[in-house]
Amino acid sequence: MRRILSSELEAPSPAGASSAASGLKLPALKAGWQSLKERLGIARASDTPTSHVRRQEPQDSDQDSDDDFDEIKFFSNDKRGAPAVPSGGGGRGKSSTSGGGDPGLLVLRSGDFGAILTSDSGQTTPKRERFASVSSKVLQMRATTDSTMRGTGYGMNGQLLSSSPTAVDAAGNALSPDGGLTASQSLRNGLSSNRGAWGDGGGGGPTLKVPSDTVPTASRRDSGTPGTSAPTTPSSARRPTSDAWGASTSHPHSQPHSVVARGLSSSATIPHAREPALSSSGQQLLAVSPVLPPLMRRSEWVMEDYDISRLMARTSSYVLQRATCMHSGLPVCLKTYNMAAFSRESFNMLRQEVELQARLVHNNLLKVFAAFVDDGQLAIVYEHAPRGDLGAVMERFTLGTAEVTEVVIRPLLKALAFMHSRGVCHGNLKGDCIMFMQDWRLAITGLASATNFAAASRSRRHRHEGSDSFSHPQPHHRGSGSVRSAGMPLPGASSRSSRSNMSAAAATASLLNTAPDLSSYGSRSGYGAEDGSSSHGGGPDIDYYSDPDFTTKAGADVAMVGRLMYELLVGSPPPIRLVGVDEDEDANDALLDEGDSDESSDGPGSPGRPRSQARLVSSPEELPFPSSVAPQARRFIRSMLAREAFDRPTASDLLRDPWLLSAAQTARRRSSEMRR
Ligand SMILES: Nc1ncnc2c1ncn2[C@@H]1O[C@H](COP(=O)(O)OP(=O)(O)OP(=O)(O)O)[C@@H](O)[C@H]1O
Repeated sequence: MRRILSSELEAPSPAGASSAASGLKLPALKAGWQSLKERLGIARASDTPTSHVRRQEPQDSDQDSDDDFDEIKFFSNDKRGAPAVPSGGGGRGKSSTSGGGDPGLLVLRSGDFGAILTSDSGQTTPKRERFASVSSKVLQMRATTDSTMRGTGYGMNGQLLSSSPTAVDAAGNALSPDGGLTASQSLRNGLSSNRGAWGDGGGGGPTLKVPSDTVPTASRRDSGTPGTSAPTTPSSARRPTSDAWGASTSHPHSQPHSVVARGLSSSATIPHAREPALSSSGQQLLAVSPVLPPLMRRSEWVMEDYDISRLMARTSSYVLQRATCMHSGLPVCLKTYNMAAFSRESFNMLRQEVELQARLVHNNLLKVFAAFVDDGQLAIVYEHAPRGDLGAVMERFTLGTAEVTEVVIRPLLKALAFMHSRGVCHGNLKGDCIMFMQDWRLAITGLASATNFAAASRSRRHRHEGSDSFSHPQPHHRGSGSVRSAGMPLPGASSRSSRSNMSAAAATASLLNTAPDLSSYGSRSGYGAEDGSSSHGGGPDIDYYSDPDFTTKAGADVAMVGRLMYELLVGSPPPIRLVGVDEDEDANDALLDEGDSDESSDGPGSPGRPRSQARLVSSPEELPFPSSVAPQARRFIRSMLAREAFDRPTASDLLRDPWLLSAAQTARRRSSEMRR
């Protein structure tokens, strides 16, 4: 894996030492971490910084300016790239009231710092906060195109939300102190119907909270003030702005929430799948999420719509950048590939991967908002995960059993149960595929190695019906763009060398015009989730487990969860070789053999020893655990690490495990006790 060039989290500061005792290595993140612990019911009263205390402080410090989603913030609180003083000068004072004498109006500009907090007296207090790269263009665009937005904010999906009257937004409108909404408010604003699109409704995350990085409640000037002129971006010149935000249902790619299917989207929501030809302007929408935030909806998708703020990773085939969607102001991750470097085969596989990830909609799966081609580049727009991946979190926090089960394992199992119910196996569940959102919602990604048995199942049904379209499963390709649809024929490949001799435009046109019609194995029959007929989370009523290949791969996913849980609680990987999981079994054996020859007498696979020194155990019953791991947790882990995939419980079984259920109940009870 390529390490991120710029970590998504801040570097530890010297002050971190004082927090070590509470398991926190980074005091700047303490607020967010404490919020999480409070939710889990494991925070001590003494180390829980309550939001009302913070709001009473007229000035903030570095510590409390960080990611506390109990506060209203306008945008990502990422300060790493932030200058000490906002560009243009002004610092805290810059984001101050203005706007024609309206004392409640705060005008923000790109690079501004500030967030509006309200003390109990109702006075607004600018906080030091960076407004990432939201440019004034975005803010102005909103002001111009939605004059009805007063009194509203934006929810997780860019949904317009009302607010409770304990804080004010930039225009002086009331917001709740924690950015959250009451149930009635969210219902009024359609949030509940939107949640219906989260597949099985799983996750159960705090969806009524509005994470700070997805709250672009940008300030607006009143219509008619100098700052309200229409945006002057090149793309805006091509698109009508008058109805860009308001009349979304009439938009070509907008869908009323009521028609958004649970789980996989309807193929009807992906009109591009039947539009293989490149548009005259060289753009094409390849995939769009059925839960695309309304503010992101538009008919043209171009690179110019993204304000790039940071390079996150660069490989020989793609560049990953953090960016801001200029339409919505929402932070995203943009992965761009050079189309000229694609073979037809790799392009088609990447396209399948993107289609799959866009259609698999679940609270614990990272959203692919859209994928499009523009100017010889294929761009995939991902939901941005501000807390980075599990590795980054582990580097900074010590996770106890409650955090491991509630923050990592349960959401992971929910995501897997959902995917498996749709016939999709992840295939590469590792720490760098496990991302965390601002509110600690887990979201898995990395479907490049996924296998889609739904497509195979459909092919088989066709074959039984007399179709000759079935072909045997193809070899499993790893790496980006290698999603395999089991039993689905791969399109013919063209050589990379011939591709590289073509111009980008010609290559793009060629690839798009010869791509398979993906709608033919889309959700209706292939994924089968849209009818909601399944007893499991609205998924298809297909017994994928009758396919031994599926059982093996789903079992491998479960084993990866077991391995991860062991590693999180014990500190080293379990010294056991897992059938169907360890890719390079010879290499793995060699590694473990090395450990076997270790003369140390610590006993087999002593916990805490590096894997290269661990002795291989032959059965999960022999796995060593430190005394800190409860017997029930050991049993739970061992069940996932059964040697044979067929002996492992399914993700759904594990979610019903009495120990996991009681752990959740305990967390909930403690959490509510603490909040009282
Ligand atoms: N949507 C995102 N939000 C925040 N960080 C991300 C996001 N996507 C990726 N990252 C970070 O960037 C790193 C590199 O991303 P990349 O997609 O190249 O990861 P990878 O897991 O190595 O890729 P691959 O899918 O090829 O295995 C990730 O490990 C993760 O920390």
